[in-house]
Amino acid sequence: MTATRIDGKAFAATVREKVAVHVANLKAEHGITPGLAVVLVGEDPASQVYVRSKGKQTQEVGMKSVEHKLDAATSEADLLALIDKLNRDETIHGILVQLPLPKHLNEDLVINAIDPAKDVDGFHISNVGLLGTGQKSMVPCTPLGCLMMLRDHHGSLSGMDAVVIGRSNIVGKPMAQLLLGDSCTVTIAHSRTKDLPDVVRRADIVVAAVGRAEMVPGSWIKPGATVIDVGINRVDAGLKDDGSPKTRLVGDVDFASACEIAGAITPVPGGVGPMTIACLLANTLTACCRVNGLAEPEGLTV
Ligand SMILES: NC(=O)C1=CN([C@@H]2O[C@H](COP(=O)(O)OP(=O)(O)OC[C@H]3O[C@@H](n4cnc5c(N)ncnc54)[C@H](OP(=O)(O)O)[C@@H]3O)[C@@H](O)[C@H]2O)C=CC1
Ligand SMILES: Nc1nc(=O)c2c([nH]1)NC[C@@H]1CN(c3ccc(C(=O)N[C@@H](CCC(=O)O)C(=O)O)cc3)C=[N+]21
Repeated sequence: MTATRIDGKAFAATVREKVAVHVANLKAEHGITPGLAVVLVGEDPASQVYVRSKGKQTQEVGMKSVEHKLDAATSEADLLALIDKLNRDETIHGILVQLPLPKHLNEDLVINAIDPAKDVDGFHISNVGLLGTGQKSMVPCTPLGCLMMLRDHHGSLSGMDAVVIGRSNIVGKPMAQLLLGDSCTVTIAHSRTKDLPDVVRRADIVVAAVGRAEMVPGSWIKPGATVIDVGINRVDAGLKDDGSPKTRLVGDVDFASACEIAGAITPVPGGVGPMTIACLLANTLTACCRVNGLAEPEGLTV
């Protein structure tokens, strides 16, 4: 059997089109332009991959895009002062601070300094608490994108067995909350999980968010299961014609062997990554509508 490919790139394009229509309406009817500020401290390579497409896509849907690139040695006080300024700026509806931050900065402190209404990553403790109690919140972009693809593929997820591999605050835990919210029976696996292959084999839905290249082979997958591969891993791919090293992106799942067993699977690249950015734009629009007391666009959040 060859698994259905869930095309995150194409899905993300439809999400961005919806966002663009709403942004145009906001401008025409209310004279409001949603604005997103991205703060990047230092030069983490994974964050740069993300920032590259983001600024361009923000402008393509008609929103204002602002980037603040700070030196790796920026003090906590200076970073907090910038966040305070963005919190007060009425032209900015979404604030994203790229993670990870350099070691000398306290991530929890910085994230919790963002106005929760502008926290388009959904990482502020008040948004985490709202999501965990089933209240309206800002939902983290990567898990939101994964949920949209799962709902699109399956319709209802009610009663399905879901395994999330990874328990980070930015992917694994919020993903598990969303699946629970959709009435899946959820297992969260991590580096101390015993018999991970057996745990994964029980799942109708597998979400892999580990950060280990091609760790999950097809032999772990229950036949017909849906596999969502969050991992973004850059691996060696030989040499270019000029002799310089070549790299390519792979997920946490061994795509070739998983394709033989799974019912459906997201590729890397072209799966979860593009959906994450599309959901960031959707969250910025949602935040802008909420702060202005306007109706929220349908189908762009949970
Ligand atoms: N496509 C996208 O939009 C995004 C992709 N990513 C990618 O997703 C991946 C995960 O990111 P993130 O959640 O931030 O990563 P973290 O490093 O924060 O978390 C990794 C998780 O994987 C678990 N883990 C590590 N080794 C194993 C193992 N051998 N078996 C089982 N579990 C293991 C860890 O367990 P423990 O807690 O016990 O240490 C941890 O919970 C990365 O590749 C990242 O680049 C991230 C964000 C967005
Ligand atoms: N505050 C914060 N929020 C985040 O959401 C966040 C973050 N920090 N730090 C870094 C990680 C990583 N991340 C990615 C998003 C999209 C792609 C993406 O679009 N990937 C393309 C490939 C891009 C390429 O080809 O290089 C794809 O998978 O098709 C990748 C990685 C968000 N993150």
